[in-house]
Amino acid sequence: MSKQQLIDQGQFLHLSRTQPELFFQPQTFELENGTRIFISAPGIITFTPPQPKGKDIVLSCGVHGNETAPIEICGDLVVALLTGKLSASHRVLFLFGNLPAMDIGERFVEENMNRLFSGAHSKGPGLVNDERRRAKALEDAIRHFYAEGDGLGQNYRCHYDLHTAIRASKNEKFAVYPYRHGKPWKTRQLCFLLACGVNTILLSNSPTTTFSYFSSNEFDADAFTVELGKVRPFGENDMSRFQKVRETLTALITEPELALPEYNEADFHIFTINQIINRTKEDFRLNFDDDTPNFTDFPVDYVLAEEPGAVYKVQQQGEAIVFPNAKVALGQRALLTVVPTRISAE
Ligand SMILES: O=C(O)CCC(=O)N[C@@H](CCC(=O)O)C(=O)O
Ligand SMILES: [Zn+2]
Repeated sequence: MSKQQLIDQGQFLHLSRTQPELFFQPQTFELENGTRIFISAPGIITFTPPQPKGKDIVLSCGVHGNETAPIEICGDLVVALLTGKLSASHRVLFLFGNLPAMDIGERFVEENMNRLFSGAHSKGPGLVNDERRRAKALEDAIRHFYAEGDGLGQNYRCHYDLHTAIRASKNEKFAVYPYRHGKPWKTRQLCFLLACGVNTILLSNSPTTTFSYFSSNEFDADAFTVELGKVRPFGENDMSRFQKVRETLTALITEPELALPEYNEADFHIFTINQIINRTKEDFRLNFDDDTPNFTDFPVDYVLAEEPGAVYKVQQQGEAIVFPNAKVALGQRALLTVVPTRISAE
């Protein structure tokens, strides 16, 4: 593969998956439109326009290997940028998270990568598997990207970590807003998400080891975990359901300034997390059907989950379930519950 072939066809994701050795050595080159490309590893590529307009944008996908729609969306954007069909106005870093898990069509190979950020990759047994090493490499890529942006006088950072959910969802597209340690929730960010077709927001109430919390907490980036629909195999996504997010991400990258409508509370469903229920025993059981969609609510005192020594019940009226998964590793989150809330506009 020559650089010219990569530029002509733009198949960075395909090559990263099929011939990763091509990118084991970092490489830089320039496109005809003056955009500088930096590839630091398979699945990690930065676009720097000749005169970046101020935003340092990180788009990540495939942190869970079977969440294919975001991978296809980001793959297409990279093709368009490499082939010159689109020109970036801002610096953009694309991260295709878990390439081996994509190949086997699974959420992960050995360990859930989205529990390994903010240094968790190196805790306990340390960097003992590919997911741990990759989580560290993704962190390093972001650290380097934002530090370089600082040197160029860039003044704004964001990171959208794109996912799809295991279950169907009453609210198809939703985003987790990482814990902000008391800083205000930004309504302009909610307007951006709405333009992507995301009208449901979960406000986190504690630090986590997710990718979006890492960028938010360590780099003050506007960062979100964005759930764009339900997990489907490659090629089986109805891409018409992603039109708004494709258009809005394209505009974010290519337009110097993004025009967004005013914040209107009535456009959103906003929830705050009420309970984080971890699986602590082998014998952990959820007390509702496997096809119960996210955001289904249950009556007060309804038993949501049980394990030896613990019963987890609904505590508040309107409390609903999100991300239930009885098969997570011991000690990890098996269920979130959320309750409706309001935020005041800035
Ligand atoms: O549908 C599910 O059960 C999981 C979908 C998913 O991968 N969600 C993320 C959310 C991360 C966050 O809370 O910010 C995850 O569980 O890693
Ligand atoms: Zn995911």
